[in-house]
Amino acid sequence: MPQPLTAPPQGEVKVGRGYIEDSNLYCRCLTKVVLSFCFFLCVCVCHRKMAPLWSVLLSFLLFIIAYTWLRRSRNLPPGPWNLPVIGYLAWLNPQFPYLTLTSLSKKYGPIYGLYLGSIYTVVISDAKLIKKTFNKDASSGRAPLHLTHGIMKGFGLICAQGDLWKDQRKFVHNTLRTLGASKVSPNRPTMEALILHHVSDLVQHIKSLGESVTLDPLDSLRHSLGSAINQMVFGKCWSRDDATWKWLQHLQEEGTKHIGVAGPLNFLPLLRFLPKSKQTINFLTEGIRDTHQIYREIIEEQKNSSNETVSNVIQAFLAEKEKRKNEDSVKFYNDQQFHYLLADIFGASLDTTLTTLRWYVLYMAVHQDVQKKVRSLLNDLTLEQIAMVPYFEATIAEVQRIRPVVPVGIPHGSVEELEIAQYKVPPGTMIVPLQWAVHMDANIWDEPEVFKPERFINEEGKFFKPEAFIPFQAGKRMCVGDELARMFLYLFGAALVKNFAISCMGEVDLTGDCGITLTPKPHELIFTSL
Ligand code: HEM
Repeated sequence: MPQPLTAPPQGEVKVGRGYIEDSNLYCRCLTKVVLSFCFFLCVCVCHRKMAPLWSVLLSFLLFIIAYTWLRRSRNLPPGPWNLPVIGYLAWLNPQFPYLTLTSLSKKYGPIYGLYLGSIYTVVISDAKLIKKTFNKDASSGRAPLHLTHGIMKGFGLICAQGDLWKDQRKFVHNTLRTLGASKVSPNRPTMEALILHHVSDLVQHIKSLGESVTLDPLDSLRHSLGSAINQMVFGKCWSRDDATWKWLQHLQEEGTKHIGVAGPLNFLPLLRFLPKSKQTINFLTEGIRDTHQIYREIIEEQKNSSNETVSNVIQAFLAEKEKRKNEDSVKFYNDQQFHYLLADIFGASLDTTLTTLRWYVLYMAVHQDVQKKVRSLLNDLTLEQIAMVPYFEATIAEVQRIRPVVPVGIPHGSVEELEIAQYKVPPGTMIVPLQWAVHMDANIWDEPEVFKPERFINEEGKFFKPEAFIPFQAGKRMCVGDELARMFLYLFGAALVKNFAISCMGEVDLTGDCGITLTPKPHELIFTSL
């Protein structure tokens, strides 16, 4: 009989100390110990024969030569100097880490290496190289972080690796197609109708607040978008004031902040013993426990529903489990995996799409000329036809380029030695696809810091996507919900521009706040009904 999964799915990934404990890591530690010993030895020897200052300088020089030689002999990518224990963390801009990493890519080129705490990290800022690297099985793991391996335990889809990831990725891909979130799905009209129901609810809600209303659209957007996602994932949605829904939203919002705060914990395992860090970890683990309890209840409701066809993710998972009951792979369909997967799909869709929509509305408010042009192009069209309007598609793409939701990218981890460009990258390395550097590369994009939707329109007037446009990343782990995300963005974005003249209240700060995602700073906009 197949056994349910109770241990982390990847045997070789040990959880608990926040990093992969493989032979390669021991090798690296050994190298550091040997180098430190040489340094100490040099200081002692020189000290006996020379003046103290000269002895220290000479020893330091010898140390640099030995370090460089060792690095070259292992054929690692170039990169900056790192301090022991903390690596390059001390120089990272805490508010905007992607800016520091981007300036390093200008200095060291499209691939460089550095240490973030104890984790060796390779940063890639060339779209072609990212795609080539992420198409290899060896880079299909997740970064060896305490968050992915320690807190999420390698379950779900976002943090999964190996066979579990392969199986669940296929399952989620097929489920999204079955539910209509794919260009080729016969059920696409059903998914469009589901989303449009919540789009119309959003429009009615804002209109009900007044002819011309000033508000931060965050709460209204989160409720309507979240309801569409709830319907798709859980087969139910809650009213605006429902306590469970309010709590789930609170958890999502705070959880994202805490994950941002937990950043250093990923790299400096010892920090986990500080009281403040313990608080953060407790918030995350208790949040996971309580959410899973809610999921248990919803799953029971779905089990009792008389629905014959699969119309949400819960039903799809239950049906798949039943289908595989005599196969070994049923081990991937245990309760723990079920709960983590539901949380992943809910979280991955809501946070990213909501943030992109918020940026979209804000950019439309700032660029009145673009907003008017979009409105005039969409006015006579039904919402189902809007995705065919190249200029509208271009405005969405330009927002995703200029304000990528994850400017540092979602890192991968190498599961075995990997060749990237002419370099050898050891297993257990974190690989960062630096979206910000790619989207802001002045060699590719003309005036990258300027909002110009036209750059996504080709000479024939059609929408086109340059290779360097990677908001969903690329390769084998590329966002599995990209088509669903586009459906959400087009339907919600178009309805807002068609129904309201959106404008700013004075100066707007477009820099944003960077936690795990880059979100707009709190802002109020004026929505005037049309
Ligand atoms: C504008 C909206 C979205 C953006 C910008 C976005 C972006 C991303 C990125 C950058 C990744 C990491 C890919 C990698 O590791 O190489 C990712 C993964 C993922 N996304 Fe999205 N996403 C969006 C919407 C969605 C939606 C609507 C879903 C719903 C199903 C979704 C589900 C996922 C999942 C499950 C993963 C993990 C895939 C894996 O590890 O194999 N995303 N997304």
